[in-house]
Amino acid sequence: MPSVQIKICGLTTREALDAAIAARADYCGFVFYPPSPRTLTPVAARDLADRAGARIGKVGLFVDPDDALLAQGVEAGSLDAIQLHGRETPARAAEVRARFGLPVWKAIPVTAAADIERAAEYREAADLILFDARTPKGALPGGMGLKFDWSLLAGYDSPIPWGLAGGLTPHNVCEAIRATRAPLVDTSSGVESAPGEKDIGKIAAFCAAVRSA
Ligand SMILES: O=C(O)c1ccccc1NCC(=O)[C@H](O)[C@H](O)COP(=O)(O)O
Repeated sequence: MPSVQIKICGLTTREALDAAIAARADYCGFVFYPPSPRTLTPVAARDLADRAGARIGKVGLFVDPDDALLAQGVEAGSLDAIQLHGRETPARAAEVRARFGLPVWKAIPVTAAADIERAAEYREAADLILFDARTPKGALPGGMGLKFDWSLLAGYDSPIPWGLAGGLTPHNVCEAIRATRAPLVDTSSGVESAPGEKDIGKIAAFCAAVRSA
């Protein structure tokens, strides 16, 4: 089985970025969503992106963004991919991909099997589907540490690359990979000591756990 790719989302400090790179994570996530405790200013994003260089893929996370916010994030974060984590339609995802010339990752909130089937609507519009737990109304649409029923993805045959997110931690990520055969795993609050505060030891432990799976 090819190695599982790793994304550490919601990095806000140089220390956390260095830890993700040292642990050989494939991607880091920069959040451009002001209500989030992990949101970055353009200045902070540029600092992290300059430090990262090409040592890790840089994915910008947006929630129903307009083109101006996307342009600002793409430039400041030197992004390699755009993650859409809101209610963006397939048409909007395709438009973003065409306008910015970057791969688009579309997050799909999951509570039931029908949500997994809905991902096929994005097969022409997105480059990767990220299945994440659906969060309660009024809460952030991600980064809440919530899991969904991984058995919904057992035997899943995706038309395009995909990944698993939602409540993954150093302790449960092996079980999640075994249950879903996910080719990519994404974590944020599972490697934090408090909302928005990444824990360097947990980042290393998460990456080690994925490699042992
Ligand atoms: O991290 C945030 O604050 C956030 C805000 C709005 C939309 C998405 C957000 N995060 C998404 C992620 O970090 C991950 O892709 C995913 O949801 C996993 O989060 P977690 O359950 O905390 O591991």
